[in-house]
Amino acid sequence: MPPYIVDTNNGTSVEDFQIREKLLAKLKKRFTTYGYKQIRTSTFEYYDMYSTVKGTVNKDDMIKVIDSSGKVLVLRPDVTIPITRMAAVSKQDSLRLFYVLDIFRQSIEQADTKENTQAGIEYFGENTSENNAEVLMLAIHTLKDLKLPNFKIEIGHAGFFKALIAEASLSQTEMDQLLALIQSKNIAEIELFLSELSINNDVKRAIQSIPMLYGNPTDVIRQAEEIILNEEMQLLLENLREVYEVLKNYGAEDSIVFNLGLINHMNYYSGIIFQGFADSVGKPVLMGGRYDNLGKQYGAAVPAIGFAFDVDLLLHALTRQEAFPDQAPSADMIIYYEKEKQKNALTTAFRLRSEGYQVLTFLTGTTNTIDSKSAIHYENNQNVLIHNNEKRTFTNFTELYENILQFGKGDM
Ligand SMILES: N[C@@H](Cc1c[nH]c[nH+]1)C(=O)O
Repeated sequence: MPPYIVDTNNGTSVEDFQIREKLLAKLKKRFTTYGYKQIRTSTFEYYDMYSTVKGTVNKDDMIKVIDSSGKVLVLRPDVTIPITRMAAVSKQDSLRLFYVLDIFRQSIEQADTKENTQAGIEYFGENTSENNAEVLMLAIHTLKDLKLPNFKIEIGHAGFFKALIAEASLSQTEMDQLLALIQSKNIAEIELFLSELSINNDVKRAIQSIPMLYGNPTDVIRQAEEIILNEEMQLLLENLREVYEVLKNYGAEDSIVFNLGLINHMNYYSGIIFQGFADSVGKPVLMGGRYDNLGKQYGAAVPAIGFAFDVDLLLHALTRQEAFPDQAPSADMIIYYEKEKQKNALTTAFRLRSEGYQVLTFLTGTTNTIDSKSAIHYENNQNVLIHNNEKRTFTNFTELYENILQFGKGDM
């Protein structure tokens, strides 16, 4: 029998879902503290939105669907693009938006991964070092919340490399080849590749040193100054230095490294770009950058910067490192009751649930494997509340609730 559900995601068990929800709650809470508001975009989008603009998702990677009128749609392959279109159409600036949405892409390298959840933010605002640093700080703050040991944000610049390459006047194919070599930091191959091109030696030397421009920001800036070939490169390096200065004022310098060989797969980026890495995951758990020109393709210049976490990778990192904290018991309270006390027990359950407690009820004697922080027993001759091995008897709901609140001052 053919499979009817294409389940490309691992981690679809009930337990995994609970961990995932907790992770998402943390991310959302942090995004909110920086002034972001949640939105969603449509799952189905017109193929034209992607096929007619430059610098979007690779056409072959999109998953296409035909609607009943024969129009070609795609399943949302990216969130930044539709949100930018919305911002461009509404001509709003200073917008801070966040999302938790699935994106659908299929590449040859990862044919069996089609569906991925992203938790991301987009900030429509001017290209200033303060704005850029604030967004980077949000990424760092969120990673700190998750207590992922040894995480790092690598910061680069989409324009720095372009400004350098512009000196070499390469064909598109040569450019793509070179980008791939730089991305894999394949120094010997880069040398070989460049030796076959007729370009000036200073340019060659500069391109060759790009993969080495990695590490402590101050050192990288110093080394990068030595290969500057034009004003544009000088200016962009200065921008990066300024962002670093603001990040230092946040006290975040330990979480960042500079990587001027950094290349992000989306080519709408126009300025600072970055990726987040955690121990034990080979791929970046977050990617982002500034994309000031994307809005123009939808009718309005809306400078913007943003990033997205790959939620599935984050979960993988958290479970691999057992870094996911507070795996709480499955319920706050369990009420066990004798049949004669069913009415008391069930009304108590109703009132406690109305107060927001997570409550389960069982007839006394029922086998139960679920943990809880406290237990309430409605026995024939008495009612007992048990919390951390401490017992309190009670006669009515008011008394019970007072005891719960007292215990609650401790840890409930
Ligand atoms: N949409 C980008 C991430 C991003 C959000 N904002 C800017 N960049 C991606 O899928 O990699």
